[in-house]
Amino acid sequence: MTRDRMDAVTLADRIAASIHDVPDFPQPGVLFKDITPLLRDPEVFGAVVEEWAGRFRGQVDVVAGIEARGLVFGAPLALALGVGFVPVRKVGKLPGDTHTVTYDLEYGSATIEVHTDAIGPGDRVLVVDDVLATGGTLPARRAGGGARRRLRRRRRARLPPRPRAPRRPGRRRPAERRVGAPRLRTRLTP
Ligand SMILES: O=P(O)(O)OC[C@H]1O[C@H](OP(=O)(O)OP(=O)(O)O)[C@H](O)[C@@H]1O
Ligand SMILES: Nc1ncnc2[nH]cnc12
Repeated sequence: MTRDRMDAVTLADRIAASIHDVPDFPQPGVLFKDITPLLRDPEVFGAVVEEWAGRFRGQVDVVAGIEARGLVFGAPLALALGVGFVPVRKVGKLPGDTHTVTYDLEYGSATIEVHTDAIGPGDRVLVVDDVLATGGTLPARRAGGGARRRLRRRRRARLPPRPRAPRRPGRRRPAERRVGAPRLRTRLTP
C-alpha cells in the first residue's frame, strides 16, 4: 500500500498493530508499550511523522524531543515541518549551560536537561515523546520544574493533582501546551 492510500482508519489499525504490549517489563506490574516494531516499518513510521507534521505545519518554531524515544520521533518531525530540532537529554549529555529538571517515571525517576539558549522567547515549541505512562515527563518539559515541585508538594500533603484551570473563552492554548501527551498517546497507542 502506498502512503497516500493509507487512510486514517488503516493507519490507526497499523499503528495499533505495530505497538506491542509486553507485560511485566522492565519490572512486574508494568505493561510496556514496545514501539520498536513501529520504527521497523517505514510506511507506518513515515505515516505517523507525516500525520503529525500535517497537524502542526506552520504552527511551531521548534520541535523538542525528549530522550530517548522522543528523539527518534522528534528529529524526523522537525525536518518534515522545516523547523529546528532541540534535544532534551538525560543529565550530563549536553555540553553547554542547561535548564535541568528531575521527575518521577512509572518506574524510577529521571533528570533531563535542555540548553538554555536552545529556545528563544516566544518560540512555539512542539514537545514530542512516544508514550504517556504517569504523565510525569511532560510537565517536566517546563524546564524550570515549577509544575513538578507543585505536584510534589500536593503529593506530600496527600492532595490529588490540581485539575487544569478552565480555559478562558476565546483564548487559544499556545501550541506548546496543546500538543500534550494525550494527543501523542492517541496517535501511538491502541
Ligand atoms: O508518562 P511518564 O511516566 O513520564 O512515562 C513516559 C516516559 O517514560 C519513557 O521514558 P524513559 O525515560 O523510561 O525511557 P527512554 O529513555 O527509553 O525513553 C517514555 O519514553 C516517556 O518519556
Ligand atoms: N509502560 C511503558 N511502556 C513503554 N515505555 C514506558 N516508559 C514508562 N512507562 C512505559
